[in-house]
Amino acid sequence: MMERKFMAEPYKTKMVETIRMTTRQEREEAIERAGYNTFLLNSKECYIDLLTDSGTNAMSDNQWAGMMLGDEAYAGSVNFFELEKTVREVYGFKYVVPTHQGRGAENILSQIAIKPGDYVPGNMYFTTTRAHQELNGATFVDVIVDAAHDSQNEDPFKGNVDLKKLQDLIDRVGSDKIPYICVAVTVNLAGGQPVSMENIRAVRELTKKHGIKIMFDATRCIENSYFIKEREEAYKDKSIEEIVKEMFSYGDGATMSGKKDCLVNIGGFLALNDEALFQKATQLVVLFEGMPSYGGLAGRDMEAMARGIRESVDYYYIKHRVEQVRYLGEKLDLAGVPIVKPIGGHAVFLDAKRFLPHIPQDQFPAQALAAQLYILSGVRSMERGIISAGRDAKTGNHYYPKLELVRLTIPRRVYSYAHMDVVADSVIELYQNRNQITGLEMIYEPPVLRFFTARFKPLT
Ligand SMILES: Cc1ncc(COP(=O)(O)O)c(C=O)c1O
Ligand SMILES: N[C@@H](Cc1ccc(O)cc1)C(=O)O
Repeated sequence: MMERKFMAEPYKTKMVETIRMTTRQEREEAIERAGYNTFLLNSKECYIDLLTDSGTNAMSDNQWAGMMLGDEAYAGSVNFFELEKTVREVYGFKYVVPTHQGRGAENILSQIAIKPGDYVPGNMYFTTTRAHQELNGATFVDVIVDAAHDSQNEDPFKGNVDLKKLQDLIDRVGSDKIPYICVAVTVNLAGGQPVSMENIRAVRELTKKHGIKIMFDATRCIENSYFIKEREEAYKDKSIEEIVKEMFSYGDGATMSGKKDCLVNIGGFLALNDEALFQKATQLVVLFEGMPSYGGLAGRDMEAMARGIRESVDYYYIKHRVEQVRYLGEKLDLAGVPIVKPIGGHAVFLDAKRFLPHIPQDQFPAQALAAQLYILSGVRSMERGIISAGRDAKTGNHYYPKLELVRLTIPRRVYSYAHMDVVADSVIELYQNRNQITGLEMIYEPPVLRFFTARFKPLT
């Protein structure tokens, strides 16, 4: 087949969902009603919905066919065994506890592995992951490489763990206070940046010496594997499946939000290798999710997830996915719009600090930018900056993250290159008129995970 810079879709359309068009006036009213928070818009008010790549995947005909084979027995569903077999074969973990989504697995892992006073290092925080760690009495410690906090640093593996930071933490608090390190592949909040195999191997060597476990956040592991194939010489001839397997062979377990790289709309799981930990997890799953053989999911959902996992390791699927994201990113970059580089696996991130240098961080530049993009074009994006970072529980002050970003997240197998053109043209137009954008004031702030429901009004 002809090689192209940006691969055309390796699928064709069999069913469509009509998108509703809106007027500027409707959008102005909608965003005001939503308190200038894109999370609070109704989906029917959005033209191109790039809020998230979570649960927004288009399933295949093969997955939908699997849905008809749902075994909805309360216990021992055949679809659970299929999921368990798939996770063992594709990812290589021994034990699988299904959960309703990723945070269900984070909840269980945090409860079984963390004691109050512990420290959990991670390659940058993720909102729900850190919230569960803190809820169980741990302190999260960011051990990602410094490059990750610099939107213009073009290091190919900005998700890597900084081994010195990890060693310093071990020296400072002692390894008995570190139950595990959470290694996210890829790193969502750094811009969808990957971790190299070399780095994962080095983290394994270091943690092994100190008896510290590695728990992956496997959410976007297929995207990570693609980047390893593309950027790490020794892996260029390996298959995606071989790379995923090797990556996870260095770990002790993983939490998975199936809503991303497992190509489903709902679902997740906790995977473990240690039998005793697995036993503890099954004791908790019955309390929070359901029987260990369904964990909050219908049989049909487990079947769709098992099939999605197998589809996701297809080279052409993931090549197209990453190239579609890159197509949008390169268009913006060529027009001079400040974005996080290199372009990540699931999204293009606008650098709001550089887009709107006239708005101070405590007037929420990324939130303001997301609201204005919506008003201009109906494109829904998400703030990933000071509001997402929340407050320091001890001092009550805002965290001031170095990265103040707007995320344009691309759902899998949903939008076309023409949609990407619309998004790029809208962002470029906004960039040309950026001086007219003003900051926001927060008028309602919930105590946890505030970005989901906080409300704002424009500063004039
Ligand atoms: C990196 C990462 N980890 C964990 C989660 C939590 O998963 P879920 O939304 O399925 O609860 C998400 C998304 O929310 C994520 O992006
Ligand atoms: N994990 C999903 C959904 C989500 C969004 C924001 C969050 O802070 C938490 C969850 C995402 O990254 O899009």
